Amino acid sequence: MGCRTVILISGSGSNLQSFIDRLHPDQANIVAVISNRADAFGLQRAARADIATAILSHRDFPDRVSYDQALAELIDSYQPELVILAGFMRILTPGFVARYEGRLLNIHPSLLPKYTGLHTHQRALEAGDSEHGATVHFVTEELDGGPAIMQSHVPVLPDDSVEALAERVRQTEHSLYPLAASLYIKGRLRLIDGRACLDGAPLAPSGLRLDQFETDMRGHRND
Ligand SMILES: Nc1nc2c(c(=O)[nH]1)N[C@@H](CN(C=O)c1ccc(C(=O)N[C@@H](CCC(=O)O)C(=O)O)cc1)CN2
Ligand SMILES: NCC(=O)N[C@@H]1O[C@H](COP(=O)([O-])[O-])[C@@H](O)[C@H]1O
Repeated sequence: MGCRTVILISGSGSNLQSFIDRLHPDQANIVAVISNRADAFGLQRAARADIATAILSHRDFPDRVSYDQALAELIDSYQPELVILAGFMRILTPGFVARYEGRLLNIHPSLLPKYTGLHTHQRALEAGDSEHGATVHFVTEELDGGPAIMQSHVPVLPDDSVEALAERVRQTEHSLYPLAASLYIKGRLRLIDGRACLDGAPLAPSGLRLDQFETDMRGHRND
Protein backbone atom coordinates (compact mmCIF):
# COMPACT_ATOMS: atom_id res chain seq x y z
CA MET A 1 0.00 0.00 0.00
CA GLY A 2 0.99 3.63 -0.52
CA CYS A 3 2.15 6.49 1.68
CA ARG A 4 -0.02 6.56 4.83
CA THR A 5 -1.68 9.98 4.58
CA VAL A 6 -3.97 11.87 6.98
CA ILE A 7 -5.90 14.81 5.54
CA LEU A 8 -7.23 17.65 7.71
CA ILE A 9 -10.24 19.65 6.51
CA SER A 10 -12.70 22.25 7.73
CA GLY A 11 -15.10 22.61 4.80
CA SER A 12 -16.21 21.45 1.37
CA GLY A 13 -13.26 19.11 0.77
CA SER A 14 -12.86 19.62 -3.00
CA ASN A 15 -9.09 19.36 -2.56
CA LEU A 16 -9.63 16.16 -0.57
CA GLN A 17 -11.75 14.93 -3.48
CA SER A 18 -8.92 15.68 -5.91
CA PHE A 19 -6.60 13.47 -3.83
CA ILE A 20 -9.22 10.68 -3.83
CA ASP A 21 -9.80 11.00 -7.59
CA ARG A 22 -6.25 11.56 -8.79
CA LEU A 23 -3.97 9.58 -6.48
CA HIS A 24 -4.20 5.80 -6.39
CA PRO A 25 -4.15 4.18 -2.93
CA ASP A 26 -0.83 2.61 -3.95
CA GLN A 27 0.49 6.19 -4.05
CA ALA A 28 -1.49 8.03 -1.32
CA ASN A 29 -3.07 5.64 1.15
CA ILE A 30 -5.51 8.08 2.78
CA VAL A 31 -5.98 6.42 6.16
CA ALA A 32 -8.13 9.15 7.74
CA VAL A 33 -9.84 12.49 7.18
CA ILE A 34 -10.10 14.69 10.27
CA SER A 35 -12.24 17.83 10.51
CA ASN A 36 -12.55 20.49 13.20
CA ARG A 37 -16.09 21.14 11.98
CA ALA A 38 -18.85 18.51 12.12
CA ASP A 39 -20.67 20.13 9.21
CA ALA A 40 -17.73 19.87 6.79
CA PHE A 41 -19.02 18.37 3.54
CA GLY A 42 -15.59 16.83 3.07
CA LEU A 43 -16.54 14.30 5.77
CA GLN A 44 -19.27 13.02 3.44
CA ARG A 45 -16.78 12.84 0.57
CA ALA A 46 -14.47 10.73 2.75
CA ALA A 47 -17.26 8.42 3.93
CA ARG A 48 -18.37 7.91 0.33
CA ALA A 49 -14.81 6.81 -0.44
CA ASP A 50 -14.77 4.42 2.56
CA ILE A 51 -12.11 6.51 4.29
CA ALA A 52 -12.15 6.69 8.10
CA THR A 53 -13.32 10.05 9.44
CA ALA A 54 -13.04 11.84 12.75
CA ILE A 55 -14.25 15.16 14.14
CA LEU A 56 -12.26 17.08 16.72
CA SER A 57 -13.84 20.44 17.43
CA HIS A 58 -11.58 23.26 18.60
CA ARG A 59 -14.58 24.55 20.53
CA ASP A 60 -14.21 21.61 22.94
CA PHE A 61 -10.80 22.80 24.18
CA PRO A 62 -9.81 25.77 26.36
CA ASP A 63 -6.88 26.86 24.21
CA ARG A 64 -4.87 26.16 21.06
CA VAL A 65 -2.15 24.14 22.79
CA SER A 66 -4.57 21.64 24.32
CA TYR A 67 -6.48 21.34 21.05
CA ASP A 68 -3.31 20.75 19.08
CA GLN A 69 -2.12 18.13 21.58
CA ALA A 70 -5.39 16.22 21.20
CA LEU A 71 -5.26 16.66 17.43
CA ALA A 72 -1.71 15.27 17.29
CA GLU A 73 -2.68 12.24 19.40
CA LEU A 74 -5.60 11.58 17.06
CA ILE A 75 -3.40 11.97 13.97
CA ASP A 76 -0.69 9.72 15.42
CA SER A 77 -3.25 7.00 16.08
CA TYR A 78 -3.34 6.55 12.29
CA GLN A 79 0.48 6.40 12.04
CA PRO A 80 0.76 8.74 9.03
CA GLU A 81 3.86 9.33 6.92
CA LEU A 82 2.32 12.51 5.48
CA VAL A 83 -0.17 15.04 6.88
CA ILE A 84 -2.10 17.20 4.39
CA LEU A 85 -3.93 20.43 5.30
CA ALA A 86 -6.72 20.83 2.74
CA GLY A 87 -8.75 23.85 3.72
CA PHE A 88 -8.00 23.27 7.41
CA MET A 89 -8.80 26.60 8.96
CA ARG A 90 -6.95 26.57 12.27
CA ILE A 91 -3.64 28.24 12.99
CA LEU A 92 -1.36 25.50 14.38
CA THR A 93 0.87 25.95 17.40
CA PRO A 94 4.69 25.67 17.28
CA GLY A 95 4.58 22.38 19.21
CA PHE A 96 2.23 20.81 16.67
CA VAL A 97 4.25 22.07 13.71
CA ALA A 98 7.50 20.79 15.22
CA ARG A 99 5.97 17.32 15.53
CA TYR A 100 5.21 17.09 11.78
CA GLU A 101 7.49 19.61 10.10
CA GLY A 102 8.87 18.24 6.87
CA ARG A 103 5.88 15.94 6.33
CA LEU A 104 3.14 18.57 6.76
CA LEU A 105 1.85 20.33 3.62
CA ASN A 106 -0.70 23.09 3.05
CA ILE A 107 -2.37 24.73 0.09
CA HIS A 108 -2.93 28.46 0.30
CA PRO A 109 -5.13 30.41 -2.15
CA SER A 110 -2.64 33.08 -3.18
CA LEU A 111 0.74 33.50 -4.85
CA LEU A 112 2.72 33.53 -1.60
CA PRO A 113 4.31 35.54 -0.16
CA LYS A 114 1.43 37.78 -1.26
CA TYR A 115 -1.70 37.68 0.89
CA THR A 116 -0.95 35.40 3.80
CA GLY A 117 -3.94 34.76 6.05
CA LEU A 118 -7.56 35.03 5.03
CA HIS A 119 -9.69 36.70 2.32
CA THR A 120 -6.97 36.35 -0.32
CA HIS A 121 -9.20 36.61 -3.39
CA GLN A 122 -10.85 39.81 -2.19
CA ARG A 123 -7.45 41.31 -1.42
CA ALA A 124 -6.11 40.44 -4.90
CA LEU A 125 -9.15 42.09 -6.50
CA GLU A 126 -8.86 45.18 -4.31
CA ALA A 127 -5.16 45.46 -5.20
CA GLY A 128 -5.98 45.33 -8.93
CA ASP A 129 -3.72 42.33 -9.51
CA SER A 130 -3.65 40.94 -13.06
CA GLU A 131 -2.83 37.43 -11.90
CA HIS A 132 -3.53 35.34 -8.82
CA GLY A 133 -3.24 31.68 -7.89
CA ALA A 134 -2.43 29.12 -5.23
CA THR A 135 0.68 27.87 -3.45
CA VAL A 136 1.50 24.46 -1.98
CA HIS A 137 4.07 24.83 0.76
CA PHE A 138 5.64 23.07 3.71
CA VAL A 139 3.98 24.19 6.93
CA THR A 140 6.15 26.02 9.45
CA GLU A 141 5.40 28.02 12.59
CA GLU A 142 5.10 31.18 10.51
CA LEU A 143 1.54 31.33 9.16
CA ASP A 144 1.67 30.66 5.40
CA GLY A 145 5.41 31.41 5.56
CA GLY A 146 6.76 27.95 4.89
CA PRO A 147 8.95 27.13 1.85
CA ALA A 148 6.94 27.11 -1.38
CA ILE A 149 6.80 23.87 -3.35
CA MET A 150 4.63 24.68 -6.37
CA GLN A 151 2.32 27.46 -7.55
CA SER A 152 -0.57 27.68 -10.00
CA HIS A 153 -1.31 30.95 -11.81
CA VAL A 154 -4.65 32.26 -13.11
CA PRO A 155 -5.61 35.56 -14.74
CA VAL A 156 -7.73 38.07 -12.86
CA LEU A 157 -10.47 39.21 -15.28
CA PRO A 158 -11.82 42.78 -15.32
CA ASP A 159 -15.31 41.88 -14.06
CA ASP A 160 -14.25 39.15 -11.67
CA SER A 161 -16.27 38.65 -8.51
CA VAL A 162 -14.63 37.11 -5.45
CA GLU A 163 -16.58 33.93 -6.12
CA ALA A 164 -15.53 33.71 -9.77
CA LEU A 165 -11.87 34.25 -8.94
CA ALA A 166 -12.01 31.78 -6.05
CA GLU A 167 -13.50 29.11 -8.31
CA ARG A 168 -10.87 29.73 -11.02
CA VAL A 169 -8.13 29.29 -8.39
CA ARG A 170 -9.80 26.23 -6.86
CA GLN A 171 -9.92 24.49 -10.24
CA THR A 172 -6.14 24.80 -10.54
CA GLU A 173 -5.67 23.60 -6.94
CA HIS A 174 -7.13 20.23 -7.89
CA SER A 175 -4.21 19.62 -10.26
CA LEU A 176 -1.61 21.48 -8.19
CA TYR A 177 -1.99 19.79 -4.82
CA PRO A 178 -2.05 16.10 -5.84
CA LEU A 179 0.94 16.68 -8.13
CA ALA A 180 2.94 18.43 -5.39
CA ALA A 181 2.03 15.72 -2.88
CA SER A 182 3.01 12.99 -5.35
CA LEU A 183 6.52 14.45 -5.54
CA TYR A 184 6.80 14.04 -1.78
CA ILE A 185 5.32 10.52 -1.89
CA LYS A 186 7.85 9.51 -4.58
CA GLY A 187 10.66 10.73 -2.31
CA ARG A 188 11.68 13.53 -4.73
CA LEU A 189 10.47 16.46 -2.59
CA ARG A 190 11.94 17.07 0.86
CA LEU A 191 12.40 19.91 3.36
CA ILE A 192 16.17 20.19 3.86
CA ASP A 193 17.68 22.85 6.14
CA GLY A 194 14.50 24.88 5.89
CA ARG A 195 14.36 24.80 2.07
CA ALA A 196 12.03 22.90 -0.23
CA CYS A 197 14.23 20.65 -2.37
CA LEU A 198 13.43 18.58 -5.45
CA ASP A 199 15.84 15.71 -6.08
CA GLY A 200 18.15 17.35 -3.55
CA ALA A 201 18.26 20.75 -5.30
CA PRO A 202 16.74 23.77 -3.52
CA LEU A 203 13.71 25.23 -5.26
CA ALA A 204 13.30 28.91 -6.10
CA PRO A 205 11.58 30.93 -3.33
CA SER A 206 8.26 30.73 -5.23
CA GLY A 207 8.71 27.02 -5.90
CA LEU A 208 7.90 25.28 -9.18
CA ARG A 209 5.31 26.59 -11.63
CA LEU A 210 2.52 24.07 -12.28
CA ASP A 211 2.18 25.06 -15.95
CA GLN A 212 5.92 24.73 -16.57
CA PHE A 213 6.18 21.44 -14.66
CA GLU A 214 3.30 19.93 -16.66
CA THR A 215 4.91 21.09 -19.91
CA ASP A 216 8.22 19.54 -18.89
CA MET A 217 6.46 16.27 -17.94
CA ARG A 218 4.77 16.11 -21.35
CA GLY A 219 8.13 16.73 -23.00
CA HIS A 220 9.76 13.88 -21.12
CA ARG A 221 6.90 11.53 -22.06
CA ASN A 222 7.47 12.39 -25.75
CA ASP A 223 11.24 11.86 -25.55
N1 LIG B 1 1.43 27.45 12.09
C1 LIG B 1 0.73 27.36 10.93
N2 LIG B 1 -0.56 27.01 10.97
C2 LIG B 1 -1.27 26.93 9.81
C3 LIG B 1 -0.67 27.24 8.58
C4 LIG B 1 0.71 27.60 8.57
O1 LIG B 1 1.32 27.84 7.50
N3 LIG B 1 1.37 27.64 9.76
N4 LIG B 1 -1.45 27.25 7.41
C5 LIG B 1 -2.88 27.39 7.67
C6 LIG B 1 -3.82 27.38 6.52
N5 LIG B 1 -4.28 28.77 6.33
C7 LIG B 1 -4.01 29.30 5.10
O2 LIG B 1 -3.52 28.63 4.19
C8 LIG B 1 -4.96 29.50 7.34
C9 LIG B 1 -5.91 28.86 8.14
C10 LIG B 1 -6.57 29.57 9.13
C11 LIG B 1 -6.31 30.91 9.35
C12 LIG B 1 -7.03 31.62 10.45
O3 LIG B 1 -6.92 32.84 10.61
N6 LIG B 1 -7.79 30.85 11.26
C13 LIG B 1 -8.54 31.40 12.41
C14 LIG B 1 -9.95 30.86 12.38
C15 LIG B 1 -10.60 31.14 11.05
C16 LIG B 1 -11.89 30.32 10.88
O4 LIG B 1 -12.19 29.46 11.75
O5 LIG B 1 -12.57 30.55 9.85
C17 LIG B 1 -7.89 30.95 13.72
O6 LIG B 1 -7.21 29.88 13.72
O7 LIG B 1 -8.14 31.65 14.71
C18 LIG B 1 -5.37 31.56 8.56
C19 LIG B 1 -4.69 30.86 7.55
C20 LIG B 1 -3.32 26.32 8.64
N7 LIG B 1 -2.59 26.53 9.86
N1 LIG C 1 -5.92 29.57 4.41
C1 LIG C 1 -6.37 28.26 4.06
C2 LIG C 1 -7.33 28.37 2.90
O1 LIG C 1 -8.02 29.36 2.73
N2 LIG C 1 -7.36 27.31 2.10
C3 LIG C 1 -8.24 27.28 0.96
O2 LIG C 1 -9.49 26.78 1.38
C4 LIG C 1 -10.11 26.17 0.24
C5 LIG C 1 -10.59 24.81 0.68
O3 LIG C 1 -11.44 24.31 -0.29
P1 LIG C 1 -11.90 22.78 -0.19
O4 LIG C 1 -12.45 22.58 1.21
O5 LIG C 1 -12.97 22.68 -1.26
O6 LIG C 1 -10.70 21.93 -0.47
C6 LIG C 1 -9.03 26.06 -0.87
O7 LIG C 1 -9.25 27.04 -1.86
C7 LIG C 1 -7.75 26.35 -0.12
O8 LIG C 1 -6.78 27.01 -0.92
